[in-house]
Amino acid sequence: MMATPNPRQIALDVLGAVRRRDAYANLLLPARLDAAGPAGRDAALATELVYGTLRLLGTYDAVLDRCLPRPDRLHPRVRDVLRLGVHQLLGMRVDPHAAVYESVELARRTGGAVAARLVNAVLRRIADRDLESWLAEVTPADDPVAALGLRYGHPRWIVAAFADALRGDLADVRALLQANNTPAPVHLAARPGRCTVDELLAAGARPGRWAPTAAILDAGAPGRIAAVREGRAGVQDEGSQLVALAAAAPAGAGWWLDLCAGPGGKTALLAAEADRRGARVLAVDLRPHRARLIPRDPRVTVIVADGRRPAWRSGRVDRVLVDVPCTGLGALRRRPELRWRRRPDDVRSLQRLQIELLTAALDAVRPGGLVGYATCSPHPAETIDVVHQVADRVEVLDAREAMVAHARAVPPDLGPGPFVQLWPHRHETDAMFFALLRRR
Ligand SMILES: C[S@@+](CC[C@H](N)C(=O)[O-])C[C@H]1O[C@@H](n2cnc3c(N)ncnc32)[C@H](O)[C@@H]1O
Repeated sequence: MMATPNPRQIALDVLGAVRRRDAYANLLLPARLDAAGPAGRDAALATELVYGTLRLLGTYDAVLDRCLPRPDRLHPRVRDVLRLGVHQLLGMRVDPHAAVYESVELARRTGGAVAARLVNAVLRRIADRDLESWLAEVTPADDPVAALGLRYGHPRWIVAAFADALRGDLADVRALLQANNTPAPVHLAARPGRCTVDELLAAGARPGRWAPTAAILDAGAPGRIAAVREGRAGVQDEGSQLVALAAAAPAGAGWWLDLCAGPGGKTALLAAEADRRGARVLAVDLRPHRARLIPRDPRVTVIVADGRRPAWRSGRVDRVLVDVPCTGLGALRRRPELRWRRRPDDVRSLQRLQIELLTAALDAVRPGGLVGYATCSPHPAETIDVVHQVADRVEVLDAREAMVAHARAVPPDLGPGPFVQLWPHRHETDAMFFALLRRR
């Protein structure tokens, strides 16, 4: 008889892969669960262990470092066992005896008797107090930004960037961090002319809130829906759908350029709008494997190219969408480990690339034509600071008008303009930023 897969062992393996080879938990865990076969409560336990531990990783490490004699000497795999144990003790309602016992057994299989003894001693010490008491111990005095980060499991520099974007309103930041820790349902986009939202509703989804193309799938794999399997609908956050639709409005016929197009979620919506207006789309991506994922469409020409070295004549296209590579800090709901993987240095190097790509987009568009600049990060260095770099070349339009023109319902609290910043805690979308610029 095959042994029943142990959810704690699966969680430990996934944490190890995330740490060692930068695996994405949201891709690896479902694959492991499918392959290993636990279902129901065991699958739910493995999922909570992985996502819950990854979200609060920095906080759990701070607690562990208080309890370890030599934190720097700890084997990384044993640290993972301890992190899972701390999450069961401080973040879940697992009986402390069971949490310690199961962790010690995991440690024994991972690192032998020495590891088991260490895990036993450390977790017993941690089990003596609750999360509030440990937070009080590890939180620096007079640093409300760090305190929010420790309570909701975000690095301090990221909380500071969110606070900047939210004008220093820490109650708002708290709501955002909580939303980032709330699992997001799968959002689907019905590709106009190929699928309707009604077809997705009939397959078990519910309507999206804002985009006329959106449906939300609360349970089950999207691949079980025929329209998704056939490429007539795609998995795409509703905020991304709003951005793609806003980038197409109001555009004329001629060529539209999608400068960072792979894997093509926005291209597919642009193509449908282009079809209505007799326009064509040139979809560009630097990476061949990303370009290959762009859905085939008679209106779309796909090329692999560096958007900064144009393969097209400058000043000719009617419209450009530049959905730049970014830190992804707007999608932390869907990628719990990303907050610990990103570094402040990433922001600086990505900002350089973002400015170059936005400049190339402006070179490509005809005078008077429009460029939509989008990022899935609300970090001001990747949003308004980038747009300010090209301020002398553009007239900044009110992006809220373009977004509202295509929305099924008008999203509230789009901010003072002229840019749009969507937020998980306000709109239940990823934190997409969108600016609409007219080349002078
Ligand atoms: C945020 S993703 C785009 C997502 C896409 N618009 C969608 O909706 O599916 C950014 C893309 O930019 C591409 N990229 C990075 N550097 C680039 C460059 N110099 N030129 C063109 N594409 C680039 C990446 O390969 C990545 O696919």
